[in-house]
Amino acid sequence: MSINNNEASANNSPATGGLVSVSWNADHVEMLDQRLLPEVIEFLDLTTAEQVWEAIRNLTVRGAPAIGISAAFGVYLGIRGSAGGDRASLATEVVKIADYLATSRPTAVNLFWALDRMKRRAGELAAESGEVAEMKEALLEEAKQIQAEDEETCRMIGEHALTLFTDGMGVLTHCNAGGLATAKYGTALAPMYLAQERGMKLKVFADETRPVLQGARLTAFELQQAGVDVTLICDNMAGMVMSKGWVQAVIVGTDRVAANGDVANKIGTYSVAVLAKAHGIPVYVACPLSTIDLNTPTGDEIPIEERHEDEITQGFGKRTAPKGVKVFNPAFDVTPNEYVTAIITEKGIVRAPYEEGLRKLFE
Ligand SMILES: CSC[C@@H](O)[C@@H](O)C(=O)COP(=O)(O)O
Repeated sequence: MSINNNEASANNSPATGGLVSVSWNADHVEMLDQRLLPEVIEFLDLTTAEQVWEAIRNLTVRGAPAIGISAAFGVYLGIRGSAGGDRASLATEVVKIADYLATSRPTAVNLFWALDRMKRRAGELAAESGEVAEMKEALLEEAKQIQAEDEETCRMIGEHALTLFTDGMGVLTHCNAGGLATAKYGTALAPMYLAQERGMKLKVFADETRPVLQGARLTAFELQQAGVDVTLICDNMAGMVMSKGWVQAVIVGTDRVAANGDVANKIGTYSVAVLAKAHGIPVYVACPLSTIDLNTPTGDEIPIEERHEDEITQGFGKRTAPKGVKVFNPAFDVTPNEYVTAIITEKGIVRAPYEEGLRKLFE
């Protein structure tokens, strides 16, 4: 992988300070290395499916929609060099690469959604006549389309979410569900950017989000870049900030919503939701339809990724726990639906009973 600082990855949105996490640049994927933020802004050039797999696994790119977009480009990188054969054998190759990329991380359903979409498109294209090279190009277009749609989807989520907020409100968020985690705008942070564009003031509290600090390194960074009023707090300060009356709403993203409205999101979201309920504060979950998994009945069936103990014992290089201590490091937790006030999608706002409301979104 090589490093560059390509200005092609800038856009005009205040969201993320103009940085785009993942984009197609001429003949390769250009990916912002989120592990280095906020200190260093570096882009990696990815040219193989294996590099995309590794980038998803090691959190170079993270956040459910951004993972899906990356994987879609990864499929194209995996098949573009395949020589000979016909359209049907290329479609078989797509399935093989997609199944491989699906092993990179288990929880965010957007990964599987995007890979299924690439497989489906390959199946359609295989049924058509024409050059294999044209089919490859059409698969690249599909990946670009997934990215373009995500931008519009996030903007719509922001529009719906903004109807729940009023000027001067205090809003707490956990992890990073911002522009860096999506094509643009983010999900939970989208209303903050739209509010900013319209001169409406929100006071955002960003949990730092142990152990990988997505809240401190990414959310605080991108909101600050955009000029949004953001205050960083440690995760264990959320209750205190709520008890002071400074928070009128919690809004978070999610990696997977089960059919009954249970929500998997970054570890610590469940604690925030319980605290919010104790203080009578609504908890909003913002996500695209691609994060809703009607095939997973409840949160109990959502696979929860467990990550390496080093993230806790020596995160960012410094040892902060004794060698050999037992460690439990789940990357996500499940917030039961009774703690979720509403789920905000591009198609509108869904409230309990979720089973019915979520199903209707897909009709
Ligand atoms: C719009 S992103 C929603 C979620 O993916 C986000 O809140 C989250 O938990 C990300 O976890 P991460 O481990 O950083 O990929």
